[in-house]
Amino acid sequence: MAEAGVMSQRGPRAGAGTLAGSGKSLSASGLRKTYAGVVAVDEVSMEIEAGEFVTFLGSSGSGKTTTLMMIAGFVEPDAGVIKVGDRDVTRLAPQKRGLGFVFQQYLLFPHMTVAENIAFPLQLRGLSKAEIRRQVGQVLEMAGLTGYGRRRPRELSGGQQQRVALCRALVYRPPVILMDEPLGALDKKLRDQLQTEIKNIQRELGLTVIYVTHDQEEALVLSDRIAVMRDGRIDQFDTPRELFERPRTAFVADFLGAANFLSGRLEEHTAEHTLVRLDHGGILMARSHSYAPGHRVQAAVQPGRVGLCAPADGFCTGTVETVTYVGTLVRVGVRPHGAESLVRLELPAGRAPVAGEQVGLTAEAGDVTLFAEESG
Ligand SMILES: Nc1ncnc2c1ncn2[C@@H]1O[C@H](COP(=O)(O)OP(=O)(O)OP(=O)(O)O)[C@@H](O)[C@H]1O
Repeated sequence: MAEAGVMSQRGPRAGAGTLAGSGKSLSASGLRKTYAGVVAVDEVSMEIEAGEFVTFLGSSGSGKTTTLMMIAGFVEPDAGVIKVGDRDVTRLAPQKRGLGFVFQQYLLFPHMTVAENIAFPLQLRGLSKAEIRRQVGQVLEMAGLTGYGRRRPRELSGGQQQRVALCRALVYRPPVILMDEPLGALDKKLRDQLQTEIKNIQRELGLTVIYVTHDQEEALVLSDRIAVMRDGRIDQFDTPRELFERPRTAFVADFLGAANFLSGRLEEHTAEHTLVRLDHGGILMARSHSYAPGHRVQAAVQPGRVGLCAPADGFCTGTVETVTYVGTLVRVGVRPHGAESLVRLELPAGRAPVAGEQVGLTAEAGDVTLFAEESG
């Protein structure tokens, strides 16, 4: 049976109403963990609302998994407090926190059928056989797996196994579900499809989800808010839009959208914006900032926010060096005259210039964020 769109093509899900709104808030304050004197997580604090989808995003070793494992109860923090709703769970064993988990490895029991795997957490809780059958049927239907209950995990595709793992986490209605790179082992097409399905289930049931990934695109698709982590700390915890439009550090600007950074010196402030004299020539208008005139700055602007214009009309003039078609988009690299590195643009394919062309570059002041040169 083809997996594509199994859940999205369906009508309202049976029994979704009985599970709806099961999410609870979660808070962490001052979380810290060191391993043999090396700080893995430091000063991590956050308030997550009931029904929110929050992602920890960061590169390898930034402390995402350690933070999630402290919330789960598998790693003991050196300091800090974790609350689920109003309840302090910091010193509780994992199984007493009532949280659900979905990890990259499916961790299904190979000798049990799909239905038995999903029933397992309910059996631990002592539900009657009839009630277990009913609830297992309900989540199987929700995950588009009706008819698969008697199979064993090895008779399923990777995507189906990951759905079973999701069912097993959902079935006992945990107030918060923790997911650590659950789609990391799947190919891109399946990952995209399951992202949509996870998001749909989360929204429909009002679940609180904390999700770990190093893939910024996945984080942007799924999350209400993203905590961008670096060196064990949260650089910024905000909505995807705020992270894009108001990155607080150069690291966030770069991590989210591979920003262009142009160095220069702050020239002057006006009431609404700030003028920057770029090192390679030209004046760029940025949103207003408090740095003093003369201050060295890096101006960050996302590739999708740089436009083309006639050579003399932009904040600088340059030569088109690279033009790469990516579906309906074209990625263009322009080398400003006198500059060492390229400015990257993303344009609709119909507006592609040709290599060698002389162009001007434009950007709205509101899309240009300044950082003091030493930051990031
Ligand atoms: N059990 C452990 N013993 C010693 N050091 C550890 C242990 N677990 C994690 N660390 C260290 O703590 C830091 C944070 O690791 P963590 O696994 O939380 O990062 P991460 O952001 O989840 O990375 P990845 O994406 O690679 O999983 C790393 O420097 C790591 O080497």
